[in-house]
Amino acid sequence: MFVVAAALVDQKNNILVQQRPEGKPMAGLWEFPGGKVEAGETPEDALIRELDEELGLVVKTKALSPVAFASEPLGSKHLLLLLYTCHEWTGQAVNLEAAAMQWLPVQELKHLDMPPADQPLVEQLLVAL
Ligand SMILES: Nc1nc2c([nH]c(=O)n2[C@@H]2O[C@H](COP(=O)(O)OP(=O)(O)OP(=O)(O)O)[C@@H](O)[C@H]2O)c(=O)[nH]1
Repeated sequence: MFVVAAALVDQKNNILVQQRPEGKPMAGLWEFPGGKVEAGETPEDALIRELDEELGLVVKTKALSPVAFASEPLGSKHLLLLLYTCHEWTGQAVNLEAAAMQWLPVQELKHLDMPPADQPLVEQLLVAL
């Protein structure tokens, strides 16, 4: 399973995280916006689509920088999660799909309840930002 996600970094160096809604696997955990890459999409196209669907943001391909990946078993599947950073977008993030959304300094992400794949990604983000 190929999943792409973005660490959106604002001008105060805060990162956007979203809370998974009730009724979904891992409900209540905090994660980076993103989702599955669909057939025929490049990873960047998929991430641009997800950021529009989930937050109403318009992002250009050149604003996405690969920063880290995670490779983890997930139930009966295997998750390959590609994380990008993004400092530039058009529009203001509105929470359209998640249970909640917040902007946090990267150091605070370490204290959040996140899916297992995200914990090493946060460590890599700390080094990269
Ligand atoms: N967007 C996102 N997904 C993540 C992260 N970490 C992580 O393990 N995932 C997993 O990657 C998958 C993302 O796919 P998705 O967002 O399209 O899937 P979903 O379960 O929310 O909904 P769906 O299957 O009904 O579309 C989920 O299984 C999710 O739990 C993360 O930081 N961001």
